Amino acid sequence: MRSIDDCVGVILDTDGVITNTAGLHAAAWKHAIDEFLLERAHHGHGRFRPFDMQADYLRYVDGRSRGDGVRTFLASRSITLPETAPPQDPGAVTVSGLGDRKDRYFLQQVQEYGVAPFASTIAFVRRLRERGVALAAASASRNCKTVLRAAGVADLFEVRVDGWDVLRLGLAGKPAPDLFLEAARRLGVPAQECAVVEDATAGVEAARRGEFGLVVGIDRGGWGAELYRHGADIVVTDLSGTALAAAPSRDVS
Ligand SMILES: O=P(O)(O)OC[C@H]1O[C@@H](O)[C@H](O)[C@@H](O)[C@@H]1O
Repeated sequence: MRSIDDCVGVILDTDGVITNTAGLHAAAWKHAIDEFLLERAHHGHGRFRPFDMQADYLRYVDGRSRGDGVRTFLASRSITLPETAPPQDPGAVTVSGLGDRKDRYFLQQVQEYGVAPFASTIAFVRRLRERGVALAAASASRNCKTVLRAAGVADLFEVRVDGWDVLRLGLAGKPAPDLFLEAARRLGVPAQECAVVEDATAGVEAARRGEFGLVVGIDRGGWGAELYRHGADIVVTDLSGTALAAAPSRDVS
């Protein structure tokens, strides 16, 4: 399938594709992780090297579930933490504790700044709806429903698969294709007849591994080459008609 016009279903990632929330996630990660790294440095565990909101976020955290984000980032710094606090040390910093801390900061920001949908994505979704294309919102985030509602766009998608489904159904996180395959299953459309739209390398890779008909990467900050490298068929800066019409496909890039 070479074009979005040939798709029977379209599955859109949420943060960074439907809503302008990737930056809020990145800021919350930085807040929580830098606090932790500073505490470690104060206790003599190496020097403080802050979380980089661009490089660290895109490489280790973007698109992954909360726990996988914590673990992947910590592994990049050769740090291991217990998953949960051992009985003899109830105050220990843990993977789940760090994730919870980040979540509190994220929700504070959502409350403070609100959530904006990308106008070009919403126009794109409305065009597809008029054509009868089946639409799903997919996200590794447990806050997906809250975010879609806060942006006022929850009703545009007949299916939502999110971080709660990942936990409930025991799905493997991105870059495994499970989340998107579950979305296609709920839409009742074979993966080969669906497009996936993603801004994260882990998400693009997940769609490629799931053998989806078309993998569209959204590059909002200069990481287009990485999206192609992880398997995007086309990369666009947004979902406006002009960007899609002008997008070079992987074969010609
Ligand atoms: O912690 P949550 O809200 O369940 O989200 C998990 C992940 O969801 C993804 O959509 C974001 O790209 C990540 O930054 C985030 O960490």
